[in-house]
Amino acid sequence: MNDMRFTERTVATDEVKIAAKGVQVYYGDTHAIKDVTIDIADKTVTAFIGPSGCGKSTFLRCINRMNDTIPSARVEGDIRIDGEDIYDKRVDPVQLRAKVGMVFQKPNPFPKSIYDNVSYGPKIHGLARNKAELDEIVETSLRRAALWDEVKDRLGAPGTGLSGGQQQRLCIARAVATSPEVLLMDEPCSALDPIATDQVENLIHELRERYSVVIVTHSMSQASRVSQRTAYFHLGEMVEYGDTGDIFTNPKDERTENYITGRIG
Ligand SMILES: Nc1ncnc2c1ncn2[C@@H]1O[C@H](COP(=O)(O)OP(=O)(O)OP(=O)(O)O)[C@@H](O)[C@H]1O
Repeated sequence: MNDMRFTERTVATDEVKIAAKGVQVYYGDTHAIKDVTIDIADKTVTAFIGPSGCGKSTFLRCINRMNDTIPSARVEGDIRIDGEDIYDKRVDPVQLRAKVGMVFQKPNPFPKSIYDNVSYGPKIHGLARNKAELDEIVETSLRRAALWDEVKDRLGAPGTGLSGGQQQRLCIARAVATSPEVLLMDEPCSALDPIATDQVENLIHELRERYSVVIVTHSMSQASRVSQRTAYFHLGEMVEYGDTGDIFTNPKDERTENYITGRIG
């Protein structure tokens, strides 16, 4: 673990963006998330780590109600973003997902042009009054995703024709185009080569200035590089949560220690 470069130990802000209390998730009879309570800070990168199948992705998907799309999934408990109950009946999940963007493991651009990939969300959410405003959102989003310079001369080309790393940054541009406040990333670098991974990790650093970023990662070195706070999940429970440097150098729970020292995984 010598290569770990810890990011700043303190969080940038203590302002709570996402407050989850007593969250349980069931897939039929499988109890996948067991009574998880966590406050996630604004303008901070929070990493979810833990062995395969411990529930990291399931819990991440609770934050933008993506589990609603899985018929066997049942979510209980309370999750609030800026104090608002996101499971309230009046909340439209489509609107919620514009506010809480998501980037997946495998880059999944639409089979459309680069421009259309980014403009689709703002269009359906009515965020631009005219073409000039839409152009501006597309440019700003591509700039925020550190992709603008590479694609500005071929915005009409298919998004699927970009390299894997560029496609992932396009997906990040698509996620930021709807002016989200939270970005959820589910192993966003696992399909990328080391250079593209480095670019996306650098980007995550920048994204933190504007958003609350929550990232699921299998890579402990990645968690230590990109996050300020880390939550360790084990068999559906959130066992330990704190500043990333503390979790990696001074874990309090034996299960966390066993995982980070490679005894379980
Ligand atoms: N769609 C689903 N239907 C039924 N069970 C599921 C579904 N998705 C996940 N599970 C189960 O819920 C538990 C948690 O899975 P989840 O994918 O959240 O874990 P994870 O920690 O993200 O795993 P990994 O690191 O392998 O991606 C596992 O037991 C898994 O089999």
